[in-house]
Amino acid sequence: MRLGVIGFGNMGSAIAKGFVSKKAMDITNIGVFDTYDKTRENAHREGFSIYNDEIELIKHSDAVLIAVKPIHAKVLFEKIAKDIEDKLIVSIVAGLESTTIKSWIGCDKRVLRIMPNTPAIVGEGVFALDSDSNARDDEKKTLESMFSAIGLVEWVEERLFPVVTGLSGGGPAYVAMFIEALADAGVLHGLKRDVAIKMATKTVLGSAAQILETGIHPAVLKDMVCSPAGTTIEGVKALEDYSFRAGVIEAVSAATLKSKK
Ligand SMILES: NC(=O)C1=CN([C@@H]2O[C@H](COP(=O)(O)OP(=O)(O)OC[C@H]3O[C@@H](n4cnc5c(N)ncnc54)[C@H](O)[C@@H]3O)[C@@H](O)[C@H]2O)C=CC1
Ligand SMILES: O=C(O)[C@@H]1CCC=N1
Repeated sequence: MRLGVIGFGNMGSAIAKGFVSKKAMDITNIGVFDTYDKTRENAHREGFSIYNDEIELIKHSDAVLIAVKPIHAKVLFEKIAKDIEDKLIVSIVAGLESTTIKSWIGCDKRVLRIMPNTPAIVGEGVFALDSDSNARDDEKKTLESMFSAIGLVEWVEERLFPVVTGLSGGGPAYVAMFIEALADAGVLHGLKRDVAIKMATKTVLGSAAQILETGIHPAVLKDMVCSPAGTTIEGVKALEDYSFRAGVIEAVSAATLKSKK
């Protein structure tokens, strides 16, 4: 599959670079168009095929990944509508439903929504693929295999895309804040900043790997760490006092609501 990427910012480039580094795609099969000259130049330097407009890129693609901000989507879709022909549209635009996209480009067009996240760039992404999509079976199979090479793929009904956006789409931001806060606490008590960040990051990575690889419930890991009358249960109580879990649930809910709007 030749993939055209429109919008080579944080997320579009993370996916494309992830595909290349995990050998899910040959770089020669990925075309890029971005309105920002510097971004196109950088992509060219990295070895991607650059196009100077959307239409040329679409002509040379089998599927087109739309990775612009929601505010730029309508103008873009209306501009490319007549040139899409039988190409598959893959949209990662948050909060933008397939029916809306089709109202701009034509209801006969094939659209597959995907909600990705930034760890795609290191092959550790999470991707919700729309199980209600009218993409062809062979296209669904190809995309599933490509995205599986750079992370976890789950087929999810489109009605659940808002919560996926709030949970895994935005999740890296919450996790990054948690890591930063752990590191700040380390610095507060005397650790060097770089050591504190490394230890905090590896603690998150290691805990996640332990849960994934052993299959234990997160609550079991928490209980394993909390010795009776020990140190960790004091920290857990402090987190409960500060409504840590309620705060996280509120965060995902707020992002989910915004995605619905
Ligand atoms: N950043 C993230 O973690 C995630 C982002 N998304 C979605 O991905 C999309 C892109 O987000 P980011 O990469 O963060 O934004 P970004 O601002 O980093 O990248 C967007 C890129 O699109 C370019 N652009 C704008 N209008 C264009 C047009 N008409 N034609 C070609 N290029 C154009 C910009 O120059 C920019 O390089 C958004 O719709 C967002 O909802 C989804 C999941 C996660
Ligand atoms: O904040 C946003 O709107 C996008 C969607 C998910 C992550 N970033």
